[in-house]
Amino acid sequence: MAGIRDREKRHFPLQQIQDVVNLFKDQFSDSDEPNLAFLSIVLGSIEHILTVNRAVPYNRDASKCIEPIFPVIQLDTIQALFTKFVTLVKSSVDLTQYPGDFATRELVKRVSDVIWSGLTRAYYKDKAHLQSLYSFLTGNKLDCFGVAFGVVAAFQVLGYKDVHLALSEDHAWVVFGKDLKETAEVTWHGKGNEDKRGQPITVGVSEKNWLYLNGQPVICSREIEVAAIVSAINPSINATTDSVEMGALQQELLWQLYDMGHLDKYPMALGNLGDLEELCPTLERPLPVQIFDKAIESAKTYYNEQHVYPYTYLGAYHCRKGNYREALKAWADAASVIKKYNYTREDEEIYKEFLEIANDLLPNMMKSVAGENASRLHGTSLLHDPEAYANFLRFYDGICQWEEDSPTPVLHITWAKQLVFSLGKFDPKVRNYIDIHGEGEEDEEEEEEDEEEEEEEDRRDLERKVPQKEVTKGRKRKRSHKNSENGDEYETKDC
Ligand SMILES: CC1(C)CN=C(N2CCN(c3ncnc4sc(CCF)cc34)CC2)S1
Repeated sequence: MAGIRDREKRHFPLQQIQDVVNLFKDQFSDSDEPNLAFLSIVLGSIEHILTVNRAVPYNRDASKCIEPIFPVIQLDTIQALFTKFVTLVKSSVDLTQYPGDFATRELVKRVSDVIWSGLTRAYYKDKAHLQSLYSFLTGNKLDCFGVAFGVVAAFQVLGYKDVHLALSEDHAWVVFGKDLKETAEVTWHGKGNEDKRGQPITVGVSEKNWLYLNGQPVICSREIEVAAIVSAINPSINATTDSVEMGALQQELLWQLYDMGHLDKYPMALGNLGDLEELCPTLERPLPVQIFDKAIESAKTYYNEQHVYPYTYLGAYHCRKGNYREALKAWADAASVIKKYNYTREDEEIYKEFLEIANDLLPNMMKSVAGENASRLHGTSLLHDPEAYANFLRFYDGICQWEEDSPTPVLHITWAKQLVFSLGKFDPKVRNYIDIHGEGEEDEEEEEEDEEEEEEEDRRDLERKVPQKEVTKGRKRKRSHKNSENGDEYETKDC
């Protein structure tokens, strides 16, 4: 791994967004890999000045905060931090003990331990701005994504080309070895879960498991790893204010990566770009809906329709715009993905997503539509629209199917109450216009015969194996159990 060369140095000092955009463009300009640690430190230092330590005078009337001009980033600041990272990594790993071009599981665990031991004992891991190596090197703090990224950046420093980031919609790990066949946990996930660092992610773990996207995570190249740190930029200054400069930089860098094709296999980065374009449209660029549709197409093309977020990005957008039919369709499509999974205790993030849609966004949407007299009188309201009603039912059917066979229940009384509230808003006549059949459904009689035959066959099969034993009918649902893991009591950001 080369250090910082003239190719990087000539862009300094960085004084404006375009300088950073040019620096990133240069990183992809020749056969060398982009320097992950260097880029993460640059983005983290800019983010720190524009969001965390805004040494900018507020005028008396705080509502008109003076947006700082872009901070000047000096080369020696970046160089010192990069050297610190390289020294930490190279001094902690004796590579003579790990011959061969490919990483081994022992070495992956060792490098994960090096990053892990560089973290302060206990800190609020859910905080913003803990995703970059700038945070790691100046504050010894990283969120769970940051730890996984740090491991990959460390392996690049050690000269390995096979260790790459794997990203699901709420977790991160690494792939390595010949043909990237091996996987390993390198960070923690969620709150109060024992970390599984060093363990492989087997089919048994990832099958029908949303946290691992049923074996369809984003497997990053070096370019997609750069897209991940750009997507992880957090422009927020506080709960209500974003840095305009930081948001603009993120948007510019995402378009640059988009133009180079490095977002084609990264639906969440496309979703992030769509949200930024809604806030601040770029002339002659695709509209947010077109970008969200590209994210959906990407998930269909590369990830076998196992990703949920492309649809929830689109649904949230349409809901904000008051396009309620389109929001309902997107949410029904999201539920048609989640229904393929079994809900488990580490899936809180996606549970919260569907909870908000079903128990907050949908009821409020129905309320506001019910209040629209004009469309109701003309029968053009969504409440008379069979397509909308069909999507409404498909949404809830997906959630019910998600709960089926799951070890942890999804639904509770609030879900039922909100369902009744929303369902009751539809005009009763709308039921006459929809045909409720699942795909490839047999007619009732045929289906019952098949079921009886299957049950008879199961009984005969079981009696052959275990004579005279009572066969329990149907499925017993185990109540959820939250094994109270010991381990650090700390806030963690899900990842
Ligand atoms: C539709 C939404 C609720 C809006 N924002 C969403 N996200 C914001 C950005 N997110 C992301 N954006 C880019 N890359 C990644 S990798 C990852 C798992 C931890 F490493 C999360 C994530 C997570 C999802 S989903």
